[in-house]
Amino acid sequence: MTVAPAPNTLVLASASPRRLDLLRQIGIDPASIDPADLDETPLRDELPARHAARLAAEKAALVAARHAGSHVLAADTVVACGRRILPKAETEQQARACLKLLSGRRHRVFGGVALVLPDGRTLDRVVQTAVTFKVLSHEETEDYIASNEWHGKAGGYAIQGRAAALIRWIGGSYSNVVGLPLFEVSNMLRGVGFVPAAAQSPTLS
Ligand SMILES: Cc1cn([C@H]2C[C@H](O)[C@@H](COP(=O)(O)OP(=O)(O)OP(=O)(O)O)O2)c(=O)[nH]c1=O
Repeated sequence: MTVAPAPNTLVLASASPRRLDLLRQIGIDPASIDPADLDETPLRDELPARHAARLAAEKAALVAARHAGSHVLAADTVVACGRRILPKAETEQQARACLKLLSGRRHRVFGGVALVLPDGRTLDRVVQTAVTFKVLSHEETEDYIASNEWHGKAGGYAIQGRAAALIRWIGGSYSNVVGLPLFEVSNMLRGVGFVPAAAQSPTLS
């Protein structure tokens, strides 16, 4: 016998501990976490916003197929300099190249969000944040590289960490840069009547 999921069951389709922390920050604790493993290589000529939207939708669809009847939330964070999509830095070389590109310039962070509803429909959003780095000296760049916090981060930096000391200005959602645009996610969930478990009225017996 299969047990039907509660109507307010939320599955977070993410391996990112930051996304979980961000959701919890607004009082939403997912019932389960089920990361989506997929190829995140941009398509040829794919624009950054489109890339973020596509990956969020693909992650959500993949995981929703394993959780019929639940809300499934997925996101993707893309750092872009103009039309150029920066990689998730895996090596010092990549991180250094990203910082060189970001130094003294304004770039954009696109946060794609996809929410699959229990009836199978999908809602999506792309949230954009502008970020300006100061001009980085050689020493600042190398200190940051030595910190290792760039590892696995889109664009090779983490605004929630030491990179905060290198960022002169930000326009738009801060949480979007960290990994999940909380205002927009909260509105999406509220709009479809999702009530966080803790906020539900106790059932009368
Ligand atoms: C720009 C920036 C990115 N990041 C992170 C957020 C994301 O985890 C990561 C971008 O990679 P994503 O592919 O968006 O996410 P992920 O692979 O970490 O997790 P999953 O796909 O399972 O949800 O970069 C920061 O933590 N801080 C920042 O300032």
